[in-house]
Amino acid sequence: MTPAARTQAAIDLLDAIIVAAAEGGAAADTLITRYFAQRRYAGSKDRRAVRELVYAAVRLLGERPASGRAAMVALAKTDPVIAATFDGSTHAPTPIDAGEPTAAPGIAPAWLRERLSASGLDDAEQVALTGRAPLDVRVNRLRATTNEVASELPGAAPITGLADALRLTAGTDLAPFAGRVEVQDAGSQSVTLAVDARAGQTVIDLCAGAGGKSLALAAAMENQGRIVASDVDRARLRRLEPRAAAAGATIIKPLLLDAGREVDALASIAGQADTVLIDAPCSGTGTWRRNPEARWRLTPARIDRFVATQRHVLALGVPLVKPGGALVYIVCSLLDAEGRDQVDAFLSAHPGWQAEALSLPFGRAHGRGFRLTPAHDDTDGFFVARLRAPC
Ligand SMILES: C[S@@+](CC[C@H](N)C(=O)[O-])C[C@H]1O[C@@H](n2cnc3c(N)ncnc32)[C@H](O)[C@@H]1O
Repeated sequence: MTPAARTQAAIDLLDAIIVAAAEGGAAADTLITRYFAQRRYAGSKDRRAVRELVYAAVRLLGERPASGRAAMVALAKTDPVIAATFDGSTHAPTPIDAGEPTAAPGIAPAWLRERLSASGLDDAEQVALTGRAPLDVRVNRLRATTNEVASELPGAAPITGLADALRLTAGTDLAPFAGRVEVQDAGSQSVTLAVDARAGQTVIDLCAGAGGKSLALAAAMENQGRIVASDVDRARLRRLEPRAAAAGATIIKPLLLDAGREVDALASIAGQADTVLIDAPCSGTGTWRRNPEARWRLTPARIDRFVATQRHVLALGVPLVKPGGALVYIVCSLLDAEGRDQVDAFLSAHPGWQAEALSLPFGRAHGRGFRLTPAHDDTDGFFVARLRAPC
């Protein structure tokens, strides 16, 4: 592909990403994979270059743009090399007209920026939300030591405070390390420490998804005890099983829940958990570095739905905790409605429960929990709280 054809391909892909973001369709990564599956002529360098163009445009624009072309014209205004590819040659975009519509660069839609500000994030904090994320891994101590893995990976750097974590060079091939390392942001590893999981305990990972945190808990528990990993999403939960097998994490028991009837499936483990982890579904405002297109999908109504679901899963967690046990609430959002305020509402509604002070390798106190941000911690953004049940 010529550089100009790559620009046109990025425009076509951005058109598809814009429609998907507006209509709740597939993620940008999925659309890019599908696009190239139908264009075998594109080599790996073409794919990488087009992907970089697409993500550079997505990162640049806070509001969902009107079209892929308006998005790429905005990017071209920041880079004369890209601007020169609008040359009207075969497979190229037509030349840029001085008066044509151009998307406006920004961090996020104005209404969302207001909510971020109201949640205590200043401009520098907001700018950092759309930066580039490092590649962090967690070494699975059931299979390897951090030193062993580091010795096989030139450029691997330890992460202060996280004994099992390494920060790697972007693009490091991790295929030879299956089962020994898991890609997991240092922030995600850090908030999982709030569970304080110990060998022999019963931990319920209520919103386990594909098990990123369940696997970390199994390693922390030295594969002794019991982890119930539940979720309402069959496809995600199914991905956990091969990962657990590769990791040697035999104490994880997947439990598929029926949305709306979760209580039935959870009844048999009521009152048994030393700790219930609720890594709740959220708007993901803390993960824009990895998923910048998420800004184009959010609406106030969507955030309201997340807040309602978070309240629902918190209520599901309460009867599972044994007297004196704990509930750990995590969201990868920095909006107070999903974090600080959610925990305040929980504590008001549940007399006898108390928030415990946390001391984690990353983050700082926020409300009755702890907050990690890209600007302060160079991790994804998270809110975490540890809530102690009455005895
Ligand atoms: C943030 S993700 C979990 C990520 C996962 N813990 C990890 O570390 O990889 C939130 C999960 O909550 C699940 N979920 C949504 N509603 C739920 C419900 N009512 N009960 C249990 N899980 C639910 C979603 O399917 C999703 O997998």
